[in-house]
Amino acid sequence: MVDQKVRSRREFLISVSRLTAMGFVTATTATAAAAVGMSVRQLEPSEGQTEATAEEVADALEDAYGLHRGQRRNHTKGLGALGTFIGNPEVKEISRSALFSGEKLNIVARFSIAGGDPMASDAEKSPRGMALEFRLPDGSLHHMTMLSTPMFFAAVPQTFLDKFIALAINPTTGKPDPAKFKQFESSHPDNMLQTKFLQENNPPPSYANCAFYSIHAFKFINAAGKTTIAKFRFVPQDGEKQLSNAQLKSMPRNFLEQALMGRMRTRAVNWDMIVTIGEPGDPETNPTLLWPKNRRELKAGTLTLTSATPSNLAGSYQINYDPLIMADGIAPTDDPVLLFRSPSYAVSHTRRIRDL
Ligand code: HEM
Repeated sequence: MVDQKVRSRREFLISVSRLTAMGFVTATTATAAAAVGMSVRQLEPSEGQTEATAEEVADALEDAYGLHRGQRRNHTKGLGALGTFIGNPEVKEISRSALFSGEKLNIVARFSIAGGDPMASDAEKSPRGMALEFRLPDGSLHHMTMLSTPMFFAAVPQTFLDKFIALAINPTTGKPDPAKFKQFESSHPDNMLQTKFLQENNPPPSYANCAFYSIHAFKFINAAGKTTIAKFRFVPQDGEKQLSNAQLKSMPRNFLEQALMGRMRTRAVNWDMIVTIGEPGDPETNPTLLWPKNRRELKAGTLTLTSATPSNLAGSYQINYDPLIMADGIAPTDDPVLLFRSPSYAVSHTRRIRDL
């Protein structure tokens, strides 16, 4: 793990300096860095980190949100949905995955709000999640577990752990200590870009009006064994919408679940899957950094969801949406955050399935 962290840190610095040298430090990264009063170089992971473990992360989430037995330790509030996906065979150019055979595949989905509070308000200015389990004809599974922000708040797992340690509930006040969270923010600049995005982009009125991003880059591998680095996102055909601050104040606590279930009563809800192809020098292992906007994109398929079910009834309750469950044709990069998600979800899944 240590070697991997050192390698990804070095890769990050190389990526940034290459991008700078090539003259496109990057509208996205540079503008956002300037907006938070930092240089692109400062948006690297913090110094002096120790190694986070999956158990520590689960414990920290429990300390921040309380222990909710039998429930997910993160993205606790959510609902399940069922539907299908039809991939675009043109994507075979970059991936031999059966996702892009053109056949209709069954999907078990789960929508959620980030954080470990099962009673969270749907008006919270936090990320929304969409997790998809693709069921392939040969019995294999493929997972995509995405957020409504194009970037993450942690370049390394330690930032994730430190955030939830900083949000631990103080037993005397019953609330997190604001000074601790301020200290976390100032010592972890990798968290800045997502924070800024969330300040500037209010939550949607419905999951059906929300785009979801892979955030991580993945290796797409074609039949000839050629690897292409790509990211993907799901864009709602109903259009992306955001609530105003005034609307957020008056929305009922559980409007997201009601809006999706209500919308599906009239007709199915569709998202276009879009794949973005990376170019040499685009950051591959740091999920807090965006790529320049002018990258080639492919329409990779259509997701159609036809029914939504409250969390406690959904088939998705049992599923561990570990993003490293991938069928042949798409594989992980060395992104340390992507690789850490797998053990972290396993610990959370094991605790809830054992009713801990
Ligand atoms: C160090 C990084 C991360 C850690 C430690 C972490 C941890 C967790 C944990 C413990 C869960 C609950 C799993 C379960 O009980 O089944 C979870 C759920 C989830 N995470 Fe992460 N996460 C990380 C990064 C990310 C990123 C980068 C994304 C998006 C690209 C993401 C999206 C989600 C979503 C959508 C869910 C809900 C899945 C479901 O509905 O079951 N997470 N995360």
